Amino acid sequence: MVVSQFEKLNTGALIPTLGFGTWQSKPGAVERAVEVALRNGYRHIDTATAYRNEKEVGTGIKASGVPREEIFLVTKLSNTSHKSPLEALESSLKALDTTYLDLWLMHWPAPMTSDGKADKSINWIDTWKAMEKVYKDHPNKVKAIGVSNVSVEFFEKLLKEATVIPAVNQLELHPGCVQEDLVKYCLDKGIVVTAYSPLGSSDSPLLTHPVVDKIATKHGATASNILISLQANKPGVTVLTKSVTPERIIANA
Ligand SMILES: NC(=O)C1=CN([C@@H]2O[C@H](COP(=O)(O)OP(=O)(O)OC[C@H]3O[C@@H](n4cnc5c(N)ncnc54)[C@H](OP(=O)(O)O)[C@@H]3O)[C@@H](O)[C@H]2O)C=CC1
Ligand SMILES: O=C[C@H](O)[C@@H](O)[C@@H](O)[C@H](O)C(=O)O
Repeated sequence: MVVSQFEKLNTGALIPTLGFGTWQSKPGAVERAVEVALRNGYRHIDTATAYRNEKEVGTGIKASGVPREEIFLVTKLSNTSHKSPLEALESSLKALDTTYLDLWLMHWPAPMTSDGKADKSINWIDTWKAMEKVYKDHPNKVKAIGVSNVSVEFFEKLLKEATVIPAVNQLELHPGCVQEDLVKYCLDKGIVVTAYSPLGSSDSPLLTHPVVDKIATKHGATASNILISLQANKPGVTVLTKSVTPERIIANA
């Protein structure tokens, strides 16, 4: 079964609504997780340089046997690479063992130094301009560019200077973090939203919330399906679910 529900990006490309997350999925486990996800219908894979697992995600993609062109692959520019985006992109492509990304995101509008401090010597809007240049110069390497963790206030600044409107804003969305104004703002501008941490992130705290449990019982569904569907069924929104446990990966889809 291929899970086939999509949103259309401002580039015209389709992004599968259901995405598979890999934050905190360790080398040794993430290969199998990505393979299981792809073998069970997921066609959208999300990683990041900061997750330190791009190589293993690439291995999982190969192991699945699913052709690269059937997969929507996303990775992210790390906070410590704002000064050298092209170099960072090349490094991600090499690690993932692919010639192109379907979507390349700025992970946070927050340049940092390698010792974890804010890097005041560069403005994230200039990083965006550098990503725009990479996208325009290398259309064969990057099919779309976007952002993550960008607020309305930050968008107002970005859109005054951008020549490419971000295709996606990836942000935290679940019943404990609804961000309705930001979602509406993005959708009004034609920017697709990708919801992250739909179960409340690490250790999935929302799965045991009594209201979620009540809704799940009423509909004869699981709590995870309720929480993932809550995001997936919003127009203009896609959702990332993460697990390294095969049964959960399959059930979540
Ligand atoms: N752009 C950004 O800044 C961010 C992006 N993201 C992306 O979004 C993805 C999803 O968000 P994430 O924060 O990982 O959190 P999620 O809300 O997806 O929750 C993941 C947790 O839920 C557990 N889990 C998953 N499915 C089930 C299930 N059916 N039953 C019980 N437990 C379950 C997982 O355990 P286990 O794996 O052990 O099965 C893990 O502990 C990330 O992996 C990443 O790709 C996330 C955070 C920030
Ligand atoms: O994508 C995942 C998240 O952005 C994660 O990388 C951050 O939340 C990080 O743990 C932090 O402390 O800033």
